Amino acid sequence: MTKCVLGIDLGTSAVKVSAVDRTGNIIAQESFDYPLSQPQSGYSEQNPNDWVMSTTVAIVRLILDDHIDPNDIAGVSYSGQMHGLVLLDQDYHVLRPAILWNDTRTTAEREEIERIMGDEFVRITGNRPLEGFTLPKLLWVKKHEPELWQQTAVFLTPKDYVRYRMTGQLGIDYSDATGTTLLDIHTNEWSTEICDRLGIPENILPPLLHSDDQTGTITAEYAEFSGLSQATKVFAGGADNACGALGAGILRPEVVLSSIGTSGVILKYEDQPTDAYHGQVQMEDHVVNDAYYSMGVTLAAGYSLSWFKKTFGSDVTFDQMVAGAAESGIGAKGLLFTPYIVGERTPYADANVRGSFIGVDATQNRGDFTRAVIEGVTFSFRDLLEIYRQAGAQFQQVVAIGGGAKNPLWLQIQADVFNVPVQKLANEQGPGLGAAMIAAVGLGWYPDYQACSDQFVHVDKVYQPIPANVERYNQIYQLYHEVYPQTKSLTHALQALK
Ligand SMILES: Nc1ncnc2c1ncn2[C@@H]1O[C@H](COP(=O)(O)OP(=O)(O)O)[C@@H](O)[C@H]1O
Ligand SMILES: O=C(CO)[C@@H](O)[C@H](O)COP(=O)(O)O
Repeated sequence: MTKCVLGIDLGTSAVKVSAVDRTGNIIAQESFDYPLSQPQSGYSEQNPNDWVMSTTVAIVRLILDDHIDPNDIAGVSYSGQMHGLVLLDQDYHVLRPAILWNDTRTTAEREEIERIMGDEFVRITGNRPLEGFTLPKLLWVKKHEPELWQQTAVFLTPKDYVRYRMTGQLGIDYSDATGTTLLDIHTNEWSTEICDRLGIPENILPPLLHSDDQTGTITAEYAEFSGLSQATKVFAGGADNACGALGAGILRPEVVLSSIGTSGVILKYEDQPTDAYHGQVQMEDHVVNDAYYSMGVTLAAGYSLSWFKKTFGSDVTFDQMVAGAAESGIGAKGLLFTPYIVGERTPYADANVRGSFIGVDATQNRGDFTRAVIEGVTFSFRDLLEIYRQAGAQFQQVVAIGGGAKNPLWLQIQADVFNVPVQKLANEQGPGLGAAMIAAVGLGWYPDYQACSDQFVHVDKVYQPIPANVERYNQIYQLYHEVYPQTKSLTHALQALK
């Protein structure tokens, strides 16, 4: 009879559901993949029903295969991929595939927001308008699919849709609401000014929730479908990066988060929204009430490696492929990769740039290319860290999470490229653990997130920078930094010729 909570991490590649006991031990874990659809270059969509089905399969497996008693599941909460647009009609049926955070079809809408609102938009939301956010996606549907727009009763972000299907209640938490760029980050209310000036009807905005607000219990229908108990309490949850930060114990500004999921993120806790970074990074509400975070985002971090594996290494596992990279050496025998394979967000807000391999040589093999991909993604993280360093931030530690943090080689490369010690957590399920912590605090198991973090979050190992490697990577990083300005117009022209 071990009471537990479920942390549901709705990622871009898969959903991972973790059953966590009161002391923070993960007692069981299940995951289930779903596809990403790219009907055109720059488009990125998923079927919201796939999220619900996959989440349900993972929960059923926890109950049937891992023998978690549904009556012991005291609470459930969520971590979700951010910014994705789910449109619902008046019967709350899904109107079209969800348009995801890494979909860059909305350059014209981004420009329209800039033209109409100028700096006022940054002042209200804390963010420059970027293709990936929810607001430009709404404007795109309004312009390109007017018949669906007419039928839209409400929109949700991804994890809010899964929660709606489990509880029958609509809502969005503040950390995902800032990610829509329709929220005034200073008042934490939907911005009437943005809605009025850009023609978004306020009645399609979902109700706002705190992450640890209880949003009902499991419906009878979903209980029958999944095996969960109707008595299980459901808490709102938060954006995956906010939950990842919570699950990694990022509750103060001196420790920075590095997350290698499908996207890549360097994230810093902020007490207040700040313009210290001149709009170069995103500013978001944390899942912790009255706290904030800033982050820079590499669009294709783990995605660069999974694209490379799918295209050139479908015969090997991730571990086998990364073993090839270990046999290469620092600098991948003169090969440099830039990870702009779906465009980029930070530091270059450029939907049309594309990636490159520079320095291809007949002596290189697949291991060298894998190494170049891993190093290139890590250099893009270094670009993000440099934004913070230029604003005067100094970090004693980087905490690494995400699928990419499973690998010791990549963790050491992070330490060497950043020249900062990199911590690997005892459990690298950052966002899922954060979601479980929200449920634990929501249930009153802990008085606050710090107390919960003290119990739940533990460092497993610290990777120290190796001075000789740091020096070599510093030299290569200088060259990496030249690739964007020197290839930008070439890749733009190639895009136009496609
Ligand atoms: N063994 C591994 N070594 C290195 N990277 C890995 C490994 N397994 C998965 N990955 C990377 O992790 C990424 C998925 O990370 P994850 O945090 O699960 O993402 P998401 O939350 O976006 O679904 C993949 O894109 C892949 O590149
Ligand atoms: O767009 C962002 C953050 O602004 C992404 O970080 C998404 O939140 C997706 O996250 P992962 O699936 O890569 O964890």
